[in-house]
Amino acid sequence: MKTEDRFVPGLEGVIASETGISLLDTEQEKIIIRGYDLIDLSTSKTYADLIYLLLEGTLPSDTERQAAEEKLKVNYEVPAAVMDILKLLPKETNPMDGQRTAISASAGYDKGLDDRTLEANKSRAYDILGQLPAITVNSYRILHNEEPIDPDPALPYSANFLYMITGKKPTELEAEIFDRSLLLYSEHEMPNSTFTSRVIASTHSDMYGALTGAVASLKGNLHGGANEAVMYMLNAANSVDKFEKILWDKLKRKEKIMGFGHRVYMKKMDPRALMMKESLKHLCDLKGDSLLLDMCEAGEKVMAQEKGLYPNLDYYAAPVYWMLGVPIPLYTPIFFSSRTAGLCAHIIEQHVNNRLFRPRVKYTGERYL
Ligand SMILES: CC(=O)SCCNC(=O)CCNC(=O)[C@H](O)C(C)(C)COP(=O)(O)OP(=O)(O)OC[C@H]1O[C@@H](n2cnc3c(N)ncnc32)[C@H](O)[C@@H]1OP(=O)(O)O
Ligand SMILES: O=C([O-])CC(=O)C(=O)O
Repeated sequence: MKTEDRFVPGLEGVIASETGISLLDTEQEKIIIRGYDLIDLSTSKTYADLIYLLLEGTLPSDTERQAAEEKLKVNYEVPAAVMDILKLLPKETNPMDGQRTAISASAGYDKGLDDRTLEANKSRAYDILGQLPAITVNSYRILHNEEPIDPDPALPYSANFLYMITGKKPTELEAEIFDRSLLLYSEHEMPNSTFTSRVIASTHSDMYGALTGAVASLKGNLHGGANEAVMYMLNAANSVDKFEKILWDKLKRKEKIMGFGHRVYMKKMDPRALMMKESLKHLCDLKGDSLLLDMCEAGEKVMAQEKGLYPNLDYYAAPVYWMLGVPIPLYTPIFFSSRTAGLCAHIIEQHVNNRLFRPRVKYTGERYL
């Protein structure tokens, strides 16, 4: 077969890597993470457990989880100079770009940057994950002329993250729902951002560079950026009738509706979205206001009838974050922060078992020879 005959636009269905990290098993409708079903894990484990599972390969004992949380906490502090760089950025800077800049700048503070051994990479992953709540929240705060907020090490990792976002100590239920969202976002096989990070890592480039590329990938609204777009749409509607009309009008104009469709879950709802929908129900019941849930369910019906398309995780994560008091421009940076656990596992795996990514092209230009 000639190289150009093997061209698959968007690499749809192409196997790009061997991995022991995760698989979307479309036949059994399971998201398998290191042998476990992500949805089962989301009902019994925490995001800290997932960090451990992704980086160490097994589920932690209680002592191991506590030790992992400690490793994250000792790295809560971000170098002051990195924060100073964020202060120099124009206030119009998107928080994803702030996050990308901070991760990129952090490379210079890693004294062992050239050490890509398994142990050095794992330790680096805990360092970066530890710093991410402060990087994420404070890049947003600095760009909004707010003073940076300090982490509270007395709180568990995700409760502290939510505390830093809202400035209020979360209730147990709020912390649990936020933790579950991080867990569900933590890893998802080979999306564009993971592929990007593996391509970069395959040149023996470092973890910061690979993550920097992945933030840029995740920012786009065909990927992580969709969660923010969903919330802007829900807010613009603010009623079931208007939301339906917005969707119909967009469909008439042949526009894509953010939060629907998926390269892998084509004819089924993303199982993670179902879990987030449960969380939304909880929050709506608690508040005694079901408007967001009613709008989302009406949107689901319109899209199933008109396009045969179903929600992805971003569709239900957006209203959940809204009800938890998270500012919309932080939705995608939060997605990236949680995904960093999976991304680091992929970067490490790529470094351990590497083959340079270097595909070929189907040439459509002229030939003057
Ligand atoms: C957590 C995540 O990152 S999940 C992804 C988040 N992104 C979004 O929600 C953005 C909206 N969704 C989309 O753009 C797409 O569904 C993607 C990019 C996620 C996957 O799409 P692809 O596999 O590339 O499929 P593609 O974009 O080619 O769509 C196939 C068909 O379905 C339609 N379609 C797919 N998604 C949508 C949508 N959200 N709204 C309307 N139509 C859609 C396309 O217009 C196309 O129709 P056509 O064949 O009549 O032209
Ligand atoms: O798998 C994908 O292509 C996108 C996605 O849902 C994710 O990254 O969580």
